[in-house]
Amino acid sequence: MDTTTTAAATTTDTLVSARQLTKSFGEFTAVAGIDVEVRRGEAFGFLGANGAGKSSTMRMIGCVSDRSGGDLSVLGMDPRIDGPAIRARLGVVPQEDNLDTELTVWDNLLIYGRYFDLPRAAIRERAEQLLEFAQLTERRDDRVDPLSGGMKRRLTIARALINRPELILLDEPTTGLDPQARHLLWERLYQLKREGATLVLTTHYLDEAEQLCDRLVIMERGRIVAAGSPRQLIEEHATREVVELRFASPTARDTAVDQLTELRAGERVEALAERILVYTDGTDATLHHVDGLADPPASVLVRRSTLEDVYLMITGRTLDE
Ligand SMILES: Nc1ncnc2c1ncn2[C@@H]1O[C@H](COP(=O)(O)OP(=O)(O)OP(=O)(O)O)[C@@H](O)[C@H]1O
Repeated sequence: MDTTTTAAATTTDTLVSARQLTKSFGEFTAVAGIDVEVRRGEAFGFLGANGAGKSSTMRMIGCVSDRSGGDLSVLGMDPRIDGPAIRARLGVVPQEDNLDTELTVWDNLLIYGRYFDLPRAAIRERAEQLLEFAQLTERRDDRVDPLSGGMKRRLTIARALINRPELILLDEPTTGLDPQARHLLWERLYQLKREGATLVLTTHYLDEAEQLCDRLVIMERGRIVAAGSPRQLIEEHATREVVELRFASPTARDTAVDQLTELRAGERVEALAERILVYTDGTDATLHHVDGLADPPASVLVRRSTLEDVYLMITGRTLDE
């Protein structure tokens, strides 16, 4: 099924362009002059902790919040001047589902379609397709209220596609869902990608960013602190592999941190609450040092670096801290 046919082509392949984009609330600067460019057909992510400024940025791109400074162009237009025209071509999935829970699944789709001034027959045809896309055909006549969190989320996404948007904005699409529901939702987002949709999403899940995003920026306190594809970020900021060690006691862990640092057992030794990470480009040599520890670890795991490591390297924190 084609869920993403565009309503109208824009003249450029840059769908979002921000230069020194800023958002202030009184004295407080939530977005502190960021530069981003989203290209047609890619999945672009804003990754960061709560309060990093991701939603504020999304709201400016979605034309529901005016910028305080800088330049912003969405679908080749300025949100300040052409907000309604841009919004008509966007699909917006807000952080909180805002479905009409008293209505049925089907009516939620139909009523939303009417906001876009689409002919009724076209809305019905589109709604049928989207029910299937959201795997909710069998729940079509059920009220939304008792649906699971994952189903509500899929319906919110389906609804956002009713106008065949050129650009889909998803603010934390899987927050609060259980692992199975998250995976099902990722499947739906992959499908949109395969069909050529342009996605902009925010997330504080590193695995989500790594799985879904072609390119992403890491935000910290309103600024972009790193940008690139997941692979580029890992190559640039982390080592090839990581040796993860767990210890029976905090004392054993602390002693090991000192010893491994002293021995230069890797490029970097990072002590977390319940594990040690040794970043290394020479795993064999690192493991040799681990073997020589006075108090051996309870477990040793060698793995490839991930975005979690990049985040830790850059910010000095894990995202769940
Ligand atoms: N309307 C507002 N008035 C005042 N401060 C705000 C407002 N909206 C957001 N902020 C502040 O701006 C900062 C960035 O918020 P924002 O929602 O953009 O972050 P976020 O990265 O999306 O985090 P979250 O995942 O919590 O939404 C936060 O410190 C927040 O308290």
